[in-house]
This record gives sequence, structure tokens and C-alpha cells, in this order.
Amino acid sequence: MQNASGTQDVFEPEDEEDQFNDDIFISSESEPEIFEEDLEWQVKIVGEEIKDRNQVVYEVGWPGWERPDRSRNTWATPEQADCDMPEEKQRWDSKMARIRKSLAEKSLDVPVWSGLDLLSESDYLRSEAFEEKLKERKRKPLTLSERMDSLLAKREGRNEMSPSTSSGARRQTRSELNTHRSESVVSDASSHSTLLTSSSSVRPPSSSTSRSTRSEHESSGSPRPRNRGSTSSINSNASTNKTSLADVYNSRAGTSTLSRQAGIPSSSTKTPLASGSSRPSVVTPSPKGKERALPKILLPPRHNRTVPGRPRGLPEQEKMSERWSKSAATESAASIDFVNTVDDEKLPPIADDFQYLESGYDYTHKNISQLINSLDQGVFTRCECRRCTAAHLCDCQQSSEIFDEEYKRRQVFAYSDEGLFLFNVPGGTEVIECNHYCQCELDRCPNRVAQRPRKFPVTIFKTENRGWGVRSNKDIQSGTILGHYSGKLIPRMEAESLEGPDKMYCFDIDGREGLNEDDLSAAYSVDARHCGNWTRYLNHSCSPNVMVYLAVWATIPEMRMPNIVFVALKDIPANTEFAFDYDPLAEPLHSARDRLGIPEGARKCMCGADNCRGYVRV
Ligand SMILES: C[S@@+](CC[C@H](N)C(=O)[O-])C[C@H]1O[C@@H](n2cnc3c(N)ncnc32)[C@H](O)[C@@H]1O
Repeated sequence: MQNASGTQDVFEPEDEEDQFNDDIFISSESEPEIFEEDLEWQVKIVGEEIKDRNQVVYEVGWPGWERPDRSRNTWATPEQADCDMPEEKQRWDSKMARIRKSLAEKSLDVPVWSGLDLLSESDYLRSEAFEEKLKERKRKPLTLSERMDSLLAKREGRNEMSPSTSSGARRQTRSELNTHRSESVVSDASSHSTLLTSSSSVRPPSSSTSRSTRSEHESSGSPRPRNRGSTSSINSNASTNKTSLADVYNSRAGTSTLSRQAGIPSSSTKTPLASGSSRPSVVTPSPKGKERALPKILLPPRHNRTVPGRPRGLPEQEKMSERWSKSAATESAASIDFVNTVDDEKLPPIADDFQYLESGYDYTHKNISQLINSLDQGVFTRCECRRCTAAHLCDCQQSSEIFDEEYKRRQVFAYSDEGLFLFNVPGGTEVIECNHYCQCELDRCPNRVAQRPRKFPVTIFKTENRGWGVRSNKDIQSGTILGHYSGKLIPRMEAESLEGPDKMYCFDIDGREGLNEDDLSAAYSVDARHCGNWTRYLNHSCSPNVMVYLAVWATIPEMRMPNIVFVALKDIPANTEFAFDYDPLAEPLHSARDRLGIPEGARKCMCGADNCRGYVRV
């Protein structure tokens, strides 16, 4: 192990497991970090860690800079932070103090010690962690990190902590315990979404500064910092064992703290950055098993979360609405409600095991998970531009097939400055959006629009004659992205074999393969029978107000797995049903006589439009 003085410490392994621990914790000299000295850099403190002897180190984000492994953060001691980024340090410290104080005041389990000045106490939560860990140790054998601590303690000639530690020995063991960063730190999980919002400008650390802070931190005996995914209460909600691109990203991107902090509810489908704007998660200092769910503390009371003007329904509808809205909210999307003023059906018929998935795909189909798992991050185009406004200069969009009117091989933007779709995409052509690996940021990049969370609420309501449909109680502007058809990605061949009601919620992705029906081997469909979102209730209209286009960001175009995106084709007044044309290439039936002749595989269309074809292929 590299210690602060730069010498190599080697523990005498006592048994095989100690040998194993030593292997893990011997670290090599850090590579010097190279910064351009003359540039002004923006920095933001995005986290803090506690190292040996209760020393705090700050994790510092450098927007616009990253290492070859895509990690972006460095470490600064309080002294360095005071010198290099005093305002940022002050902002962070007071934010952390506020969080701690508010936690202490609100938690049912944490007694508020009257008279204790939390702001001047070095760390209320750290002392709490001590108590909890002490209890935990009585119950459980040592964890790997505790073993490490114990080795350190032994080497430094300190007493190892025992359950019967007296209060005299308590201070010492407390600082030891605090080296277990993942269990004793309050973190800023919202750092991703706010990375650039309040930064201070400083010069970059000199290469030597950053090298020394990093190796100093590494020498503290802690494993690599901020690997907190498993302790995040939001992440721990992961409810499925579906393979996710997020997992692929996270495992490959390796050190990206931001993506690992993303509050991804279902592990199945979301790109990490897309979900990064979800509610902040706070890492609890309590060991697992302690029923003190921090989101309960941090979320506003239930009644505050109710969207104003949201319709109230029957208890069954309320329950379902709550379940789906909660799931949508983890991706920062607005609520979903159910209403039936037509008959007695309380809810749309749905599979018992149905899982709500606001966006993306479930990639667990055996043929598909293999493909997804073998997807290397190196195959993604990643643009270097910060603003991505010049489509023909943005690497991501250069591969796009959307050209200007004269087809001068000059890419045009699919979206307006306001983030509205411009309807300049020929059918079947994919809009290639910037992706997780690009420099740009999800909520700012003008070429990352379909990935953003849905802002308007939707109501799933019973129609007179077309089953359930969808509308919103908000006016929707033409060009607004409404959502994606989410569900389980399945090979087209499999979708083709479905019949009757099983086929009803299957959506074929007809992108690049065009109309070549002969080669469906690399074509896919989205099966929303067992997982999906509100878009599964979008009905057909021969006079649609919604249109579908394809957009790629989570995979690469060659994989033929673009997202099916719904966009408002015109201004849609509040409470108007959303409907798209299921079969835009269908022959119109002109005469009343023709209307009686419904083609095979189609059914009578009930859209009620003046120009209704009379039938719809479903
Ligand atoms: C994807 S689902 C749409 C949601 C569906 N209404 C429900 O209640 O689940 C497609 C089905 O809705 C019905 N549908 C949609 N649009 C229709 C239309 N214009 N006329 C008649 N039936 C329609 C058909 O039964 C079709 O198979």
C-alpha cells in the first residue's frame, strides 16, 4: 500500500485471505494528471470522503475535462480547497451542514441531541455511524473493509476496536470507522444534474497538486472512493434482474461517479445520464438492515407531491396511478392517472406481472442481452463539442441521414432551439442524438431531446368505442416529444409468431431495414405486454395529432434498436385524445361502399375522423 510519505507498506499476510486483501489494496503510483496551465477551469465539489483520522477530502468535478477512462474527478484536502476554490468549499460545507441538520431533525430513528451544535460538531452523522456500526459488529463478522482497518490498526500499533470498547477508546475507533467511506458519508447525488449550475472559476491544479491529492487519498487505506451504488436507497429499489444498458455503461465506464449515482429504479433500461436528474439520493451512514430509508426523510410529504389539477379516481385507479407515477417519477417524468366516465371497468386489463417502464427497453431477451452485453463503449460516437448546435460539425450528427432541402450532404438539426421536433426527418430515418459518452449534458444539449423526461401529466381514460386511450390535461405544443414506446425488445421473427390479443401491444421497429420483409433476422419489435408505459394505450386515428419517429442514443444505429418516439404533430389542446396513424401507408377507402369492405387483418376503425379510412390494421 502506498502511504502518505510515498513509501511502500506491505503487510505480512497471516493467511490466504489476508494475502488476498493485500493484493487488493497495494496500489501503484498514480499517473500525473496533465492540465493546461493557462486555462481557467470551472470546478464543482461533488462529494466528500472521510479518510483516516477523520480527515475530510473533497471530490472535485472538472466539467469539460476527463481522463482516458472517462472519470472526471480529483480530490482536494480542505486546505487545498480553501486555497483553490474557497467559495465552492463554503457552498459545499454549508450544504452538507444543512443536510445533516435537517436529517437529524427529521429522522424518527435519530435522537436530536438538544444543546448539540451540529454545525461545529465535526460530523453528527459520523458519530451516529459509529454507534450503528458498533451494534452491527456485535452481530456480524468483520467486513472486508473492517478487516483492512484492523490490519491498519495492527500495523500502527493501535488497539483494534472491540464491541466492548469503552468510551475512552471511542474517539480513536471512531476515526478508524470513518475510513469506511461508503457507509459514513453524506453524498451529493444530485451532482450530475447541477454540475454546472453554481461553479466557481479557478485555475487548474498543477499536475503535481493533483497528483499529490490523489495519491494521498489513495494512501488512506480506503478502496477507491464513491462506490456507493449499493447503499443508495433509490438504487436499492432496483426491482428487476433485467439486463440494462445502464449496467453496461456503468460497468464499462468504470469510474464515472455521476453515472453510478444516478437513481435508476429499474435496472432495466435507462441510460445513466438520462436518469441522472432523478431525486437526489443520500447515502445513509447506517449499515444495511437499519430501517431508516432516507428518501422518506428527504421527499416532501405525500400531499405536496400531488400534481395540482390531477383527477381523483376510484381507489383501484388511485393505487395504479400512484404505482406508475412513482415509477415515472424516478425518471423525473410527470404523473399518470386513470379515469373512466364511460362504464364500470375500473382499469385497463393488464398482465399481473406488468412493470411500468417510463422509457427505454428491457433487453433481457436471450438473443438481445448477448448483443447488449457485448456492446463496447468504444463503438459509440462521442462528440467533443460542448454545444452541439452545428449539426454538420457535431460528430454524433455527422452520421445522420437528415440533410438540408437541397440534399447537399449537410446535416440539419432535428430539433428547434426550444427542443421541439422540426419534422424534417424522412420516414424510417433515425435521428442520432448525442449519448452518454459525449461531452455535452443531457438537459442542455440541443441534440438530446427525446431522452429528456416527460414534463406533462397523462391520463389513461376509457373511450366510447376504442378501449382505453390517452390524453393530457395540459395544452401540448406541436413538436413536443411525448414519450417512447417502451417494453421488452424481442426479435421480429418472434413478434411475427404472436397472434390475437398477444400482438396488440407489439410495436415493430421499422427503421433502416426499410420494407424488406424477407430479411427480418436482424429486425426487432417492442413487446409491451408485460412491461411498458402509457404509450401502449395510444389509439389509432386516420387524422392523427401524434406522429412516430425513430431516435438513437442508447445503442448504435447499426444495432437497429432505435427508440420509437412519439411527437405532437400539431398543437393539441388539453384533454384531447392523443392518437397516431397505425398504418400511414394504408390505401384510403373513398366511397361509402368501400368502407364496408374491411381488408383482411384489419378491423373497423372507430376514430371518427372525417377522412376515416373505415378500417385500421391492428
Ligand atoms: C395498442 S392498443 C391501444 C389501446 C387500447 N385501446 C386498449 O384499450 O388497450 C391497440 C388496440 O386498440 C384498439 N384501437 C385503437 N385504435 C382504434 C381505432 N381507431 N378503432 C378501433 N379500435 C382501435 C384496437 O383494439 C387495437 O387492437
